[in-house]
Amino acid sequence: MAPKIFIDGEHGTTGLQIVSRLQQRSDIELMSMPVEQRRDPAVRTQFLREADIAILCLPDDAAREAVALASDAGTRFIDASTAHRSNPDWAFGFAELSQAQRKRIAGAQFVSNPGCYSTGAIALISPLVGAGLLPADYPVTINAVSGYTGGGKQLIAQMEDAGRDDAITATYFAYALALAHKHVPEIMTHTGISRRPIFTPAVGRFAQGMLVNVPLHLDLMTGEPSMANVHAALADHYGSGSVVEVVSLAVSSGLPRLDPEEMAGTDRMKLYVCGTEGAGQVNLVASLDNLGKGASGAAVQNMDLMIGG
Ligand SMILES: NC(=O)C1=CN([C@@H]2O[C@H](COP(=O)(O)OP(=O)(O)OC[C@H]3O[C@@H](n4cnc5c(N)ncnc54)[C@H](OP(=O)(O)O)[C@@H]3O)[C@@H](O)[C@H]2O)C=CC1
Ligand SMILES: CC(=O)N[C@@H](CCC(=O)OP(=O)(O)O)C(=O)O
Repeated sequence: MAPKIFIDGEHGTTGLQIVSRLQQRSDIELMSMPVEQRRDPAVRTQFLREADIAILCLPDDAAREAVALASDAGTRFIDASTAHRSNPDWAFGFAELSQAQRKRIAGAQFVSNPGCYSTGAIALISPLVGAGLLPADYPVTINAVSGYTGGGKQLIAQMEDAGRDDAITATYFAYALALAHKHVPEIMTHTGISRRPIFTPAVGRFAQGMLVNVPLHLDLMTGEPSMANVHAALADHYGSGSVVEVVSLAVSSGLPRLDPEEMAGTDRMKLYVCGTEGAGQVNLVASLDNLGKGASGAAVQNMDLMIGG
C-alpha cells in the first residue's frame, strides 16, 4: 500500500512547495486538509495519527504540539522547523553528512530538516573538520544572503505589500545583528566546531535563492591546508552524482561574481572553493534555493529515504 503522507502547514510557504513536488506522484498517498480547517485541533489530530509520515511545516511550538499529538500512534515525522534540530533523539535530515546519516534517516521515526543557512554552512564546514583541516576551535565566520521567502508568509507580505504598516522597502537588509541567529546551535552541533561561529545573514529583494559564504585563513588551519586540499576534501566527501556538487577549482577561481538566484527552483546545492593561489586564504561559498535543498527539496529527499525510494 502507498504510504500516506500528510503535510501539516500545507498552505504555508514551505508546505505549498512540498505539495507541488508530491502531488503528481503515484507511489504515495498525499492526504490533504481543507484550508479552512488547518488550525482545527481535532481534524489535525486525526490527520496526524492516520499518516504514515507527517511533514511539519509549522512554527516551532505548533511542530512540538503535532509530535505530542501523534508520535504514540507510530506516525513518523519530518520537521521543517527549528524545534528538534539539536535533539539527539531526532535524526538530522542532511543525508550528505555521511553514509551512516543516510541510513539513520531511512530508519528513523523522527527526522529534523536542517535550516536553510545551516544547510550551506554545514555542507562547507563539516567535511573540513572530518578531514582534519579545520580545528574545532577555529574562529569561523559565516556571511549569507537569502531570498525573502526564507522568512515565510510574514516576510513575504512585508516585502511585497508596500501598503502595510510594517512594509519593508529596502532592496537589501542585514539582520540578526546581535549575532544570535537561531541556526547557530545546529551549525555547531552538526559540524563539531566548538567555538561559536559569527553568523551575519542578510535578505535581498528576490524571492528564492541564497549564498552562504565561509572565508578561511589557511595559516589557522591544520594538516596541509591549501586551496587544492580544501577542494579535494570537499570533492572526496561529496563524490559525483550527489545532490551536492563541488564545482571545479578552475571554474570557481575564474568567477567574477556569484548570483544568489543561481539555484532558485532546484533542489540541488553547489559548493565553490574560491581564492587567489598563494594568498593564504580560501573563500568557500554554498549556493542553494532556501525553499529547495534549504527546505522543501530536503524534506522530500528525506521522505524518499524513509519510504525506501
Ligand atoms: N521559508 C523557508 O525558506 C524555510 C522555512 N523553514 C521552516 O519551516 C516552517 C514553516 O515555515 P514557512 O513555510 O516559511 O512559514 P509560513 O508562515 O509561510 O507557513 C506556516 C504555516 O503554518 C500554519 N500554522 C501556523 N501556526 C499554526 C498552528 N498553531 N496550527 C496549525 N497551523 C499553523 C500557518 O497557517 P496560517 O495560514 O493560518 O498562518 C501556515 O500555513 C518554519 O518552522 C520555518 O522555520 C525551514 C527552512 C526554510
Ligand atoms: C530570510 C529569513 O528570515 N530566514 C529565516 C530562516 C529560514 C530557515 O531556514 O528556516 P528555519 O526558520 O526553519 O530555521 C530566518 O532568518 O529566521
